[in-house]
Amino acid sequence: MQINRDNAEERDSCDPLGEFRDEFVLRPGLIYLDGNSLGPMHVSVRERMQACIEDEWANDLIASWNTAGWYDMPLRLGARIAPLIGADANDVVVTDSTSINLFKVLAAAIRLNPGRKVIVSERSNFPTDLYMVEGLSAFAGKGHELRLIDRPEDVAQAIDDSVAVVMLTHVNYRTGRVHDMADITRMAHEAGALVVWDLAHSTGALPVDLAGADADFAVGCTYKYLNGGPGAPAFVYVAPRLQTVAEQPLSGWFGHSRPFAFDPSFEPAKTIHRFLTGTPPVLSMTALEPALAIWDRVDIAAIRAKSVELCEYFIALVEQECAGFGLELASPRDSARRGSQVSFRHENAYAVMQALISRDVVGDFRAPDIMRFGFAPLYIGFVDVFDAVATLSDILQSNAWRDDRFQVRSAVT
Ligand SMILES: Cc1ncc(COP(=O)(O)O)c(C=O)c1O
Ligand SMILES: Nc1c(O)cccc1C(=O)C[C@H](N)C(=O)O
Repeated sequence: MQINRDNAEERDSCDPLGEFRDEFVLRPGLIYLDGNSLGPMHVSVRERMQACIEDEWANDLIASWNTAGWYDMPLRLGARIAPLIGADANDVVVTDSTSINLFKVLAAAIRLNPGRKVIVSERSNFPTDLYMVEGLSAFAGKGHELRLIDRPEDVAQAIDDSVAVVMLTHVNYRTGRVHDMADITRMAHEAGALVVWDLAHSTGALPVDLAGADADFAVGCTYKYLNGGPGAPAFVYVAPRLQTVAEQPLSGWFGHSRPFAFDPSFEPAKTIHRFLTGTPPVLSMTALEPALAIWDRVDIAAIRAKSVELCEYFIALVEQECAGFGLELASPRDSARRGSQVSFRHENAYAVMQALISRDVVGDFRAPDIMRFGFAPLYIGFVDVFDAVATLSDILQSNAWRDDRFQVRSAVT
């Protein structure tokens, strides 16, 4: 491949997604390769938040639940996410955090499969997913156990007739490796198990087809590729065939069939609403809504096509420009098996990443030795990739990362 900056400029100039970059607040000079952890702010958020605070909250107060559409937000925002994950508008709600939604769907799934005690997952899954299973199993007190696979390709052999639930993260948070959703869901169903997909690193990064795969449950974040803001609420999907039978234990009044009947006993809604719990975080949802609106104008297939190109370009450049400095590709080389991130292992990954961040190339570090770079096609271009690798190469060649200030560990890495 011909690798030079002119070539990168040319690719940016004919990028069909190039127009979206100016819709995000990114200070000049910053190369932000961490949108897989926290996406940047959409330009319309400030004004929208201001209007919500001044008009809807300060002025209209309680009336805004009806007049400003606050009450409908969980379903309205869910409907915006639905096309990105292959779901119908009525099958997704925005609510709570991913961890809490996992608890709800896992609890519902084990109740639907009462004779079975095994929950299959991956040791390298994002820890909160495994912790939620541990917490739920201890709370349920029925002897549920986690069966963890060590290699992603071992899912099939872990599924047998003792398995109640297969819970996997579609795109691995460390390596970016993608599971075959349709294939695994089919295998699990054939064995009588239910499937929970965590779409934290998939939604807005690559096309997902939950209905096509006949998935049972899914959860995901909105603060990563959906750019909803820090702590933005998560989403939950429940297959329509399960919405009247799946019972989740966090039976708050927003999940009631008639919340404003103030009935003393709980009667779950017969719709996706039963996966709601309490009052939605209106301010966070207000910031999320304009960030979701952008997806009306974006084709997820175009996002995927550019994401693959950006990642391939990054890998090729790093391997050419940084050879001999101990970097090892930790992500699948095959683009079909990789999400929208590229991870490299390095003995001094933390310090090298800190040095990069100090030069405005922002990725992140995942212990013990992973440097993680996310490529969000809405606002990252080919010149960004070129410049990021030039900076990385300079840091490695000059040993700049050895500076004492890059060795100090912060709480969030
Ligand atoms: C796969 C995965 N699941 C869940 C989470 C987080 O869940 P929560 O928003 O509840 O902290 C993350 C990232 O933080 C993640 O990468
Ligand atoms: N959710 C996060 C947070 O509250 C602080 C810092 C980072 C995060 C993340 O999203 C981490 C992310 N899920 C990961 O893949 O590592």
